[in-house]
Amino acid sequence: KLYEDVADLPGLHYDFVIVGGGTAGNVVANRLSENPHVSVLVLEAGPSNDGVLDSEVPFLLTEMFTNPTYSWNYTTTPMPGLNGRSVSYSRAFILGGCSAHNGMVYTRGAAEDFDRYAELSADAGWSWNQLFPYFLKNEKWTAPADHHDTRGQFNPHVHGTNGPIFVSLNGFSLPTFEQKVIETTKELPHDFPFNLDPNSGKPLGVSWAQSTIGGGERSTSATGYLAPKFIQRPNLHVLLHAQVSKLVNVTRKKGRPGFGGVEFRYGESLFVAHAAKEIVLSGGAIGSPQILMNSGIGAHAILSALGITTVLDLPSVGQNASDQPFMTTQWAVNSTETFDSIRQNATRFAEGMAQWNASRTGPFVDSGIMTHLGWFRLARDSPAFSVHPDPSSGPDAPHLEFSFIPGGATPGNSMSIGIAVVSPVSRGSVVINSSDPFAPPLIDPGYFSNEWDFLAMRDGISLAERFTSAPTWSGYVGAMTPNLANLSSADLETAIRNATVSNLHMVGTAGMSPCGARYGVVDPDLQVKGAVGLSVIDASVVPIVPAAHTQAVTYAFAERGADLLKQRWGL
Ligand SMILES: Cc1cc2nc3c(=O)[nH]c(=O)nc-3n(C[C@H](O)[C@H](O)[C@H](O)COP(=O)(O)OP(=O)(O)OC[C@H]3O[C@@H](n4cnc5c(N)ncnc54)[C@H](O)[C@@H]3O)c2cc1C
Repeated sequence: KLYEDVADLPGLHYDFVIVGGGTAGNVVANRLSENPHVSVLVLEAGPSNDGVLDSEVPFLLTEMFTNPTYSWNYTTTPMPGLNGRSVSYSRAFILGGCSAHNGMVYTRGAAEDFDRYAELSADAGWSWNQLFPYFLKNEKWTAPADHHDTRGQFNPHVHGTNGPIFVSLNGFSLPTFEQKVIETTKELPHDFPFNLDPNSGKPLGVSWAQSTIGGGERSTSATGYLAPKFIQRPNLHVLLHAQVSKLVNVTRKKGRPGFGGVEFRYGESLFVAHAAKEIVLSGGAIGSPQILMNSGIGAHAILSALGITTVLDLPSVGQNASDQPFMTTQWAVNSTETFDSIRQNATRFAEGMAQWNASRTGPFVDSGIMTHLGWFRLARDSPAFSVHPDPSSGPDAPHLEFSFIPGGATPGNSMSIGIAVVSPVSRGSVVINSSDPFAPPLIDPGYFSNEWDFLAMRDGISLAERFTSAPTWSGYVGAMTPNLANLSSADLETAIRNATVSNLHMVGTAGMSPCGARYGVVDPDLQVKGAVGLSVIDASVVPIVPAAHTQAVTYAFAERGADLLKQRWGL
């Protein structure tokens, strides 16, 4: 049951308390409460997703991104690699977490990313082959909203059909642009080969985009894992507007700390919820390390400087933040068949909205942020490799991601290629800066703190220019805006550092490492090292960012994480 008011909760004693009703938290809540004999409480700081149109309608994604009501409204620390700029660091403040306000892009990463996780954690359970069933368990492959012929646009053999999260191809076509992208894969197949399905474990090449959308609506951990048939379970309670500050009532079992309760703020009052079996932190890559540190779990030096008593000295908490820098290249186009024609025209925008309302068809059924994605490796002789060895997880894993967008960010008709460095070397951190548990932490993604990442981005711009140089774009593509092509090397460097923003895919701030390792935050079973009755299940446990967007990975980690919990408790 969903509770808006703490006063309506029947009590504050449960078997499991899950902190954060986000992408991962709702998966864990659903799977644990499959067993009617266990009781589960989810504490979510944000409001309900129900009836939030900006979240439901895929095309309203820009409105969702910029709506402060559904965001924690974080900003990063100034980053030297970005010419001292701070950038906004969006995190969802709504039931469903980032799955309810993200770009809906559905990508899993390279098989080698997961085999590296298995190696880093010394647990084969995190390898591609063993995690693959969990990707399928999460997914319900669905026909696109326009029911077009999808043959040759994806590989049905690598998709799930029974999971709670809808995944589909775009359901509104911009045929001229789409044909030109596909034509480029034929004209320049060496650089831009076509790949039938990037979610097979081998993502390299150009593929049709897949999104967490079904029937023209966004699919989220809240709409899927807390759907009416699940949320009505009597043993599953979700409390909204409940912001957790820290874990309290420290107990010791054979010297190992455990926590008798989870303190949270509802309105102006503080409450404590109790977990008889286990507390699960699912606050995300920012929220979970923050709660750990507030609770005295972290680097002793940082905690003692803030006057917080160290309960468990775990220096890796909040460190090793691994995230992808992103920038957009843009060209004017000689066409009105772009998303700009809808976004910049109030009449067409209103028509699109009305069509979505009437029939869940038309341009509003898609995010409007890409038709295709491309995943590429740097050239072997790239200058990047002279400053750092190849950081990718293997030869079939990409260094760069391109999103191909029939639209731009300025008035007029444009096309854009979004470029992300998806195998970054740089690492950052999330660290608390106050003894006030509700104060925002310092978020430093560390973009371009290693030169390799900057050089990879620079190569990405050349590669994007090469893409638009294919014959098919002749007469269609006009000037690059801003024109990065003729800049001096110094000016290009300034332009890149000034234009780079976050791809919002942070992981690693509560990273897993082998049992017994003196670094890392959680063991491969996702229990906090050295603690009892406490685990972390969300994106923060993934030790290195996959060469992918991170929601599918988070879902798969959460599905396996829930299984590990159930095994531990014999459920
Ligand atoms: C704007 C944006 C766009 C993105 N686009 C894509 C995309 O297109 N495709 C993709 O694959 N990935 C995308 N991502 C990344 C992806 O969505 C996330 O990596 C993933 O959803 C993280 O899941 P999580 O469970 O770790 O955290 P979240 O989904 O963030 O869940 C954490 C939850 O915990 C709650 N919480 C945090 N702290 C507290 C507290 N103290 N007390 C109570 N509750 C708390 C939060 O409100 C939130 O609901 C995007 C992310 C953002 C922000």
